[in-house]
Amino acid sequence: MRTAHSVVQIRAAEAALMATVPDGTLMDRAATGLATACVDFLGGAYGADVVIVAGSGANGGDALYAGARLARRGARVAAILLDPGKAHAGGLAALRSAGGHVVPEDEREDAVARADLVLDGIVGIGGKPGLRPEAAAVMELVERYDVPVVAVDVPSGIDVDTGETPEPHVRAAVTVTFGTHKVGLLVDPGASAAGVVHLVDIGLGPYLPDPVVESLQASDVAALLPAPDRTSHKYTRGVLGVVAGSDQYTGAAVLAVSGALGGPLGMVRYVGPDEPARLVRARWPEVVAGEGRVQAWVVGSGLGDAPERAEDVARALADDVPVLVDADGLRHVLARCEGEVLLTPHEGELARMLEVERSNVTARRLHYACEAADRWNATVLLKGATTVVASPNGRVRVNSVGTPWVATAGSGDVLSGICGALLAGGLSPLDAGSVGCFLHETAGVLASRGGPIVAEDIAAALPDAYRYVRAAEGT
Ligand SMILES: NC(=O)C1=CN([C@@H]2O[C@H](COP(=O)(O)OP(=O)(O)OC[C@H]3O[C@@H](n4cnc5c(N)ncnc54)[C@H](O)[C@@H]3O)[C@@H](O)[C@H]2O)[C@@H](O)CC1
Ligand SMILES: [K+]
Repeated sequence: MRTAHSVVQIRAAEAALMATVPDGTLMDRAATGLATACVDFLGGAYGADVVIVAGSGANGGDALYAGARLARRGARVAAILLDPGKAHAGGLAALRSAGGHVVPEDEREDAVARADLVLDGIVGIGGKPGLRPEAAAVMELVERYDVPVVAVDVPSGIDVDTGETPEPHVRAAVTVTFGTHKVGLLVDPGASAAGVVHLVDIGLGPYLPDPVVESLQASDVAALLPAPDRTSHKYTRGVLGVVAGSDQYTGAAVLAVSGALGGPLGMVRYVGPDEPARLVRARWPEVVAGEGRVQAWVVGSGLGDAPERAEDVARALADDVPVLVDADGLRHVLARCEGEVLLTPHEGELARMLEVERSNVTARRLHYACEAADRWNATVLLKGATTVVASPNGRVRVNSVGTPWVATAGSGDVLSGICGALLAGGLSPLDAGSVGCFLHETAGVLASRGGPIVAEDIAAALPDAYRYVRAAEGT
């Protein structure tokens, strides 16, 4: 499990740990891990040109100490000090004694233009979102000369606790973060600004409380996946009712069912108009058409906007089993939910539900997913490159696995099916949403292998995704 903590939690854990170790130990651990990650990124330090952009706090100190290590390994290291009078004294002395130097103000552009790597030590967890004009000017040079950035702890300028990026911020190829992940490294748009995140253990683990955000890894997913045993039969493995599709949108029915059949359940019942029912049965003779007892419902994909379909949603929600509501169904979820409910909007749908601009949801994904979970008393899975799954009790999971190729028509219908299958298999909405999303994205990666795919390919690869995560169990 990858876990992320808030700045307040991290500060408290650092204080507790620092009381047990000699002064400077944590910074030493941080700088050692940071320097190692830079050497890996560069493929060796010798002869490399490294520019450090250092602010006045300990984040700049980490960067300067790491710079000293790189200089001792043969890199040419130059530091741009944003506030020379307040630069971290110990870090600066270490850099100088290792042969590094400070870049005069009128030589900044030349230094950046030559650099193989820029270390962003502008601000860390002590920073306010945004960059001050001087830092922004240096980072504009870095972008102009297209120099890769390794961010120290966080890409400077992101909102560390939310992943929001309302102001200018650093865009990193790699972020080397210390002690634990920060929320803003897992939630977009901050996650995209962080690039590949590398965690350096500085010994905080025993002092950290429950995380604010979690991100399942393959072995976590494997541990949560339902699997049949020798006594299982189709009813004990779970029956999912799928209410999707219409005469206008027949494909949604076929795709939602295909996603469900790719999951670990016993049987699918399809409930809907004749034409999509005929297509579903023609494709999968094993699907039973018509009402009957189920362990969970998926309702919503491709229902269309006929007012009578509101009753389909209401009927599913009134049943005494977990319900997933997707797509067109979401407009009929008006009151606070009771029981186990998973809502799976994309940004546009969530914006409509909350009556805000879509761009607001894009900018504040964690905030609005949590707000909706609270307002509807339901688990809310907000789709996107990093999917956020927020439960009404405050637990949040983020999925970072995947490929942009899964952003294809009908992909969401398949997702609703696999998440529904997991609900029918007995998982909670939080587990079903986060495990389903992981399987869906993994299936996309396996099917795509770097090239275009259609939604059916994702569904067809779900059993392989299941096998892939089971193989990771215990690793
Ligand atoms: N506290 C600890 O035990 C450890 C801290 N470490 C490092 O220390 C960092 C936190 O250090 P600090 O608390 O000194 O704070 P930071 O270095 O994150 O930033 C605070 C400084 O930046 C200035 N500042 C704030 N917002 C700014 C902005 N938008 N633009 C420009 N300057 C801004 C402030 O005036 C302040 O001087 C962590 O991110 C991590 O890199 C690590 O060395 C590991 C151990
Ligand atoms: K930084």
